[in-house]
Amino acid sequence: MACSTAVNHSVLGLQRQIVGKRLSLLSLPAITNLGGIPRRRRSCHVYAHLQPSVVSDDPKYGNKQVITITPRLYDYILTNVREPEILRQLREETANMRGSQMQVSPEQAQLLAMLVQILGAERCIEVGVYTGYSSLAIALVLPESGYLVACERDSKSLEVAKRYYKQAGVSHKVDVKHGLASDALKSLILNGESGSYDFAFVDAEKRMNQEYFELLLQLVRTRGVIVIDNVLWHGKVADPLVNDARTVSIRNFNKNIMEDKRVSISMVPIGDGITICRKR
Ligand SMILES: C[S@@+](CC[C@H](N)C(=O)[O-])C[C@H]1O[C@@H](n2cnc3c(N)ncnc32)[C@H](O)[C@@H]1O
Repeated sequence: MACSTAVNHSVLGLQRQIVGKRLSLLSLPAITNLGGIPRRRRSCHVYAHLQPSVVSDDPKYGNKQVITITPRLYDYILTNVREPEILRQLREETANMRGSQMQVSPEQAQLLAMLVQILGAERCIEVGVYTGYSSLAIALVLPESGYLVACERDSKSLEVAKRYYKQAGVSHKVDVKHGLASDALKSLILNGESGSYDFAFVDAEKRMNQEYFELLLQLVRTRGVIVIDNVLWHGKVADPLVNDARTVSIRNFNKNIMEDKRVSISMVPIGDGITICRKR
């Protein structure tokens, strides 16, 4: 991270994200060069000499140049994210909480909000709210008539989320479902709401992704969109030597989605990787 660069964001909070889960994937080649420096001791000056580099210039890929997002470049990207003040406050408050690395990054939240707006979405679902950063980003761009079902099992993080919905003046648009997300989705289906949602974002228990996806595919209308987070899982999905349950499950999910003719797909290397699925 270029420490001296002026950024619109809390440098402290973002540095935590930058050396943490969210950026680690995209700067993986850089991180592997760090020669065993413990994660907590890696600071921006460690990365300062690193330049965005071509990670794939093999002729078999048509000599395409795919850059690595170094901390300096990521810092630049963040200066170009229009993060609403209320989201900045929520991010900074969450930075001191347990699990803060789970929060989507500002540029991811901006992309989610953009998708919602492009779709003209009115009815949305989020699976995995935590303290509400991504759900608030969505709720902020929904029209007054818009509606977001927000599923989360942890009451403590929901308290923070609800406080921010209120502060942002969007509480009336958010229907919080406290409990297991799959139960909430099943009851929406039982309630006759299949095919009535425009947009869904999945960011909860990764081993449940296939189940969430199947339920959401029922709930989302034709040409509706489902976005799944963490599909690159810090790069572990591409490493055949990593075979823990979560990695294997995400890898299998990615394979299934790739072959699933019910949706068109686009895997996007932003944050920890998302896949955007459009129901056919
Ligand atoms: C990665 S975090 C979500 C981050 C959130 N999207 C944000 O940007 O702040 C995952 C959340 O999913 C919740 N979760 C995990 N399994 C769940 C389940 N089965 N049902 C409901 N929530 C669940 C966790 O409690 C956690 O808060």
